[in-house]
Parts: sequence; structure tokens; C-alpha cells
Amino acid sequence: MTVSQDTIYAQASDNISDFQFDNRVAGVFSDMILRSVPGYTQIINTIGDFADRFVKPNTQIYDLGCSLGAATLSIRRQIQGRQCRIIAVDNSESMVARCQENLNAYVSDTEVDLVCGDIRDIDIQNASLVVLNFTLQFLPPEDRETLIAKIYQGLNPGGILVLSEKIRFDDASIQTLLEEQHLDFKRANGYSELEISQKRSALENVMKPDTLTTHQQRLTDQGFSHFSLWFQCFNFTSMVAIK
Ligand SMILES: Nc1ncnc2c1ncn2[C@@H]1O[C@H](C[S@+](CC[C@H]([NH3+])C(=O)[O-])CC(=O)[O-])[C@@H](O)[C@H]1O
Ligand SMILES: O=C(O)C(=O)Cc1ccccc1
Repeated sequence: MTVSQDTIYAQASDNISDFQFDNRVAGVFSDMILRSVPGYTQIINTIGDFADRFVKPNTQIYDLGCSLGAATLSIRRQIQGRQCRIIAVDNSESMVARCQENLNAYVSDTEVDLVCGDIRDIDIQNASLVVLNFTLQFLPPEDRETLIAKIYQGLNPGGILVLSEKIRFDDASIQTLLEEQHLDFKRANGYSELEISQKRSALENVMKPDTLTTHQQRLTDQGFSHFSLWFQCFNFTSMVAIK
């Protein structure tokens, strides 16, 4: 895969439109996410390790908001021979087209159903693993509980949800500290102040982080028996919930 550099917000614009997962973003997404999300590679690798531990033969795995398929590929490497099916879903046509190419680049005996559609519309059944890797934060807040309820219903007992999210903090000092640390991470990865501020404006209306408490409460309200944060770097986290 050729990785193109993300320069989407490099030029000054007096009219920043809402962030969209369009063809331009899909074309630079690998670079964008690696330079923007601390711990992304570790999270992707660990999702594969969770798959090895939790995925039972003849069950289904869901990668909701799969983008270019990084989590699906990490999972697929770990579950050869288990007669499972991975359902990878994204509503961006450009992401799905590129994801299909990435899937085709490797051989595997695990079937992958790649669906271009809205994760709010898909059926979840017989699941041993569901992945929401930085996707829930893009759903309107009022739709999040219904999706978590659907995931809980579709998971088999002992099945696991991996939920990775940018979070916000009620404590203003912590919010400022960890947000600044994240911005330093982006600066260290070569993003200019202009790129950082223009992308922040683009994301303002479309990405609404919850607090860790809100996530935990929502998961336990739906019935999950076990919950933990397993990764945090600044305001970027990954959680697990087991049915
Ligand atoms: N309602 C929706 N239905 C379907 N897809 C959606 C929806 N809303 C957003 N998306 C899709 O969710 C993905 C979010 S990126 C996930 C990274 C990936 N998980 C990864 O492990 O690399 C996270 C980020 O960019 O920070 C995009 O591809 C959207 O098109
Ligand atoms: O870049 C940011 O500031 C983020 O919060 C992460 C991100 C990464 C990729 C697409 C959208 C948001």
C-alpha cells in the first residue's frame, strides 16, 4: 500500500466545511490516523490479540466503521481456521473501495463481508467480537445507546466489545492538559498550527467525545458484566466490555 501524506488542512481556507470521510480523506487516511491518534498501532495489534483470545469457531466478528480495514486485517491474521466470518462496515464509499483492495492483498481462509452502509442499519448476530475503533464518536450522541444495545443483544455470552474513543474530561484542568499533550503529539508528527486549528474546526460539529464515565455507564446500563479501560494515551482510549 502506498501511503500518501495528509496535507488536507495545510492551505489556509476562510470557509472550513464539516469533516467528511470523502475520497480525499480516504486517500491519506493511513498517514492521517497514524500522525493524529497516539497508540493507534498498538491498539490495532491488541485488537488482533483480543481476537485470538475471544473469537470462537463458527461465530461472527463485526468491525464497525472499518475505514481501510486495519482492525479487520489484524483480526483476520489471528483467527485462521476457525470458520468465522468478519462483517466489516463503513458508510464511506471511498473507504470501502480502498478497504477492498487492502483485503485483496492478503490471502486468508476467513470470509470477509465488506458492507458499504450505516452501522445503525446492520443486524448483529452470533458475535464473539465487535470492534468500534474510533467510530462511536462520529455517531450523533442520541444514537449511541441504541447501537450499544444492539451490539449487546448480538454478542454471545462471553463475547467482547472493543470500544476505542477520544474522550473528554469534566475536570477542566485535566481536559486542558491532555488536549494540549495531544496537540504536542500532532506537532511532533509534523502538523502545523494552521493544519491543527483548521482540522479542529472541521471536526467540531461532527465528532463529539463522551467522558469515560458516560461510556462505562452506557455499557453497564445495557447489561455488560465486565468493563475496563485497557489503553489510554492523553485523551485517546480503548475500552473492553464483556457480556
Ligand atoms: N454511521 C456510520 N456508519 C458506518 N460508518 C461510519 C458511520 N459514521 C462514521 N463511519 C465511518 O467510521 C470511520 C471512522 S475512523 C475509524 C478507524 C478504523 N476503525 C480503523 O481502525 O482504522 C476514525 C477516525 O477517523 O478517527 C470512518 O471511516 C467513517 O466513514
Ligand atoms: O486529528 C484529531 O484531532 C483527532 O481527533 C483524530 C482524528 C483522526 C482521523 C480523523 C478524524 C479525527
